[in-house]
Amino acid sequence: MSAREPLRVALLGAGVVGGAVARHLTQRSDDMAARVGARLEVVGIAVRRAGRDRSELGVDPSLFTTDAEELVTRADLVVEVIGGIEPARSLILRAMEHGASVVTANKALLAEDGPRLYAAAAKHGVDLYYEAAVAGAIPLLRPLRESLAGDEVRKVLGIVNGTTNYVLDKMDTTGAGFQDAVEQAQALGYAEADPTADVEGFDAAAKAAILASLAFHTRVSGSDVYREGITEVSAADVAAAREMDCVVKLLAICERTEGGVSVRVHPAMIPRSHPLAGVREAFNAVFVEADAAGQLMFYGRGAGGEPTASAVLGDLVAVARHRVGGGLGPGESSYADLPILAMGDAQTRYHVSLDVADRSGVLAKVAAAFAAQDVSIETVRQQLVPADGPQAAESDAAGGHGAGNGARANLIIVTHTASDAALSATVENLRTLDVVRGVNSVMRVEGF
Ligand SMILES: NC(=O)c1ccc[n+]([C@@H]2O[C@H](COP(=O)([O-])OP(=O)(O)OC[C@H]3O[C@@H](n4cnc5c(N)ncnc54)[C@H](O)[C@@H]3O)[C@@H](O)[C@H]2O)c1
Ligand SMILES: N[C@@H](CCO)C(=O)O
Ligand code: NA
Repeated sequence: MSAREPLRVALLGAGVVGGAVARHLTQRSDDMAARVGARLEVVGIAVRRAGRDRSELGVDPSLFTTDAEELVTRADLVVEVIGGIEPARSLILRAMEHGASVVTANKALLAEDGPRLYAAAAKHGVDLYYEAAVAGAIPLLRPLRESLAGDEVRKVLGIVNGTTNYVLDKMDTTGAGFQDAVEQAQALGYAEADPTADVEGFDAAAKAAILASLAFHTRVSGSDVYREGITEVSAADVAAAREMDCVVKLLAICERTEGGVSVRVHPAMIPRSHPLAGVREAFNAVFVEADAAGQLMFYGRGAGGEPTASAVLGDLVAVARHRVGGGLGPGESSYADLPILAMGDAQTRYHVSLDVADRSGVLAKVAAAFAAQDVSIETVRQQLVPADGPQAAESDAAGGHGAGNGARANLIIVTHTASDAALSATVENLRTLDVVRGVNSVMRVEGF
């Protein structure tokens, strides 16, 4: 054990993540002291409600306080695991003003106001670490901020939200309903306090913004990210993917192209043979492609109290070591200042399933709609639909028009890569064709 003065640690929040952090800090304090070179003394744990029984955490009950504002003024190191924008932001800024280094898991705040936090950290000469904010336990931000700082990152592609991966996995493998699967993810501690942030893609978009900022040395905020969640993914989409030997995953895709930086989050079909297709339950996986390094893959638990606590504690040890040995970790790097491209400029591929009349000339009209936008078709597959088949009923209900009640077919088209603008214009045109009774599903295709 070190003879150095203990470092005072304030913990803000004792929920899923904060509870696990508190337990580890208490139970493993000797190891932490040996690794840091000073004891980490928890001087307070800010909670919203006093008086609740928290005996399962095994910490001294007198440490709990509802006065977080006061607590952050008497700490060397502050761990913020409250979540949300306020009061987390004000507390972090106040902590820095009082000279504390900060560890946070708060991707929502970093994606909304990261530059302000970085500026405050630089002004007050303190650290700001947030490995837990993206992909939970997986060491990903430190590799981007430090290990790859000498390389040129071209692409970051992955599954960064555990809740939605859990839901899509259950829908694919057990046929579970959407709501049931969300509730299971909540019970397991993966989901955000409001799971809308997960299922609507806001959580993944915030993480994509953080990843793109670090990868491309450019400020990218959550609102710069094109975002679609999984609430519109239907059983028909999952089934269509299965027929293609694909699975549906919510992907975060950050790319550096000649024109700038493209950052998007949306569901996509990927082949079952792709390594991301094997990412099950709440696991996360991220590919990074860099000029000199080539392809790197990061895989592990992206959510849950214990895995997230691992990343928080790793950061806490790092910033504590800086206090003992001097120096600071990396600050913001946004010198490249690349333009952020619109979604229409993104290069992607589509899988389109159409309900069409089964008569001569249909294929030619459909193909012409693709050609009009200069979108090249890779494959076309036709399946006859029985006149009273369930899909017939579905697309009639969806307002299919003009093609009458004659013989019908499903036309499944997969395109080559084109701009997202050309692809969505093509789908809009298809909807107006008299030979098209309805559009069953449209989904982007990645990873071939
Ligand atoms: N759960 C995960 O898997 C996970 C993974 C990575 C990152 N995160 C992030 O970690 C943070 C915490 O997530 P969580 O899952 O532990 O959430 P949680 O809802 O379980 O815990 C948050 C706690 O903060 C408390 N709180 C709220 N306002 C407070 C205030 N003003 N003062 C004191 N306490 C207050 C709440 O009562 C709650 O107990 C969030 O930023 C989240 O995005 C969570
Ligand atoms: N709600 C998030 C927690 C991890 O950041 C998820 O499901 O991935
Ligand atoms: Na991480």
